[in-house]
Amino acid sequence: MTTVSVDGLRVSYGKRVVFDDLDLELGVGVHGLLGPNGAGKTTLMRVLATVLRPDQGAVRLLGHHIGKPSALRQARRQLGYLPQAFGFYPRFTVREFVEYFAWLKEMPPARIPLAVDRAIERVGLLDRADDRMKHLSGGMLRRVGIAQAIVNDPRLLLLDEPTAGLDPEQRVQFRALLRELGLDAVVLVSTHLVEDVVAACTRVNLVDGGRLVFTGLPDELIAAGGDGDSGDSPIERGYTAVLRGARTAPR
Ligand SMILES: Nc1ncnc2c1ncn2[C@@H]1O[C@H](COP(=O)(O)OP(=O)(O)OP(=O)(O)O)[C@@H](O)[C@H]1O
Repeated sequence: MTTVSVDGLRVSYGKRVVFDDLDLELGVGVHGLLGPNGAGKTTLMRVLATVLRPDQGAVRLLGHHIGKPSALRQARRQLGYLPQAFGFYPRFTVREFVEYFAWLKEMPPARIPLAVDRAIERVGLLDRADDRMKHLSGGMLRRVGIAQAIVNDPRLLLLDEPTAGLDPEQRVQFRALLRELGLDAVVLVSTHLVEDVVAACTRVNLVDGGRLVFTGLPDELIAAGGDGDSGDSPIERGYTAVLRGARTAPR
């Protein structure tokens, strides 16, 4: 079932048009979002997270047309978003920070304490729950960011480069968490690590120059590559081949 659909999306920053007529459909599962620097991944995430208003196009999230204020509020309650960079009050503890987001997402107050501890546990930081944010390492901060995104058991989870800064052990654990979350939610994960896609994604989308140039199974992206394509792994070669094809094809 399609739970996120984007139709005729146009987004620009001043004169810079990032997307012009983009269509995208996502169902339950983990969807990788790949693309070179500047391709528009963060821009797309921000539109789906309802923090950036598109110039044109219909965005439907979990059955809600987000053009209407009441639908927007409904959608936001069921949304989790890890931005590429997020600010925080340095004196907040990990628990206070995640709790704060639970309140912002209008969770029922009685559910909050348990949900906060469970989210912190899922990112492996329960032993640091009472530490202040300013005392955490970069990778730990990223994990707290993931915890705030999942605290409300979102039906739509948007993670912008969640594995950036995670050590290999944490990355492996995080991929397992992603697979678990993708069983009953729509999860969109932008990453530059194509191994993340192979290990954790049910589908993959590749954007380039504001266009969706590939959507399919990770195996299909792998199959697009050949020995002559550059890359250190089969999926990197597929990635390179698709980009090359998209850039040489007439628009
Ligand atoms: N606030 C902004 N004002 C003007 N231009 C912007 C702004 N944010 C992004 N852009 C431009 O929009 C385009 C898409 O940027 P975006 O951050 O969405 O790309 P990305 O795929 O996430 O890149 P990266 O992989 O480097 O994170 C780029 O050309 C970028 O320079």
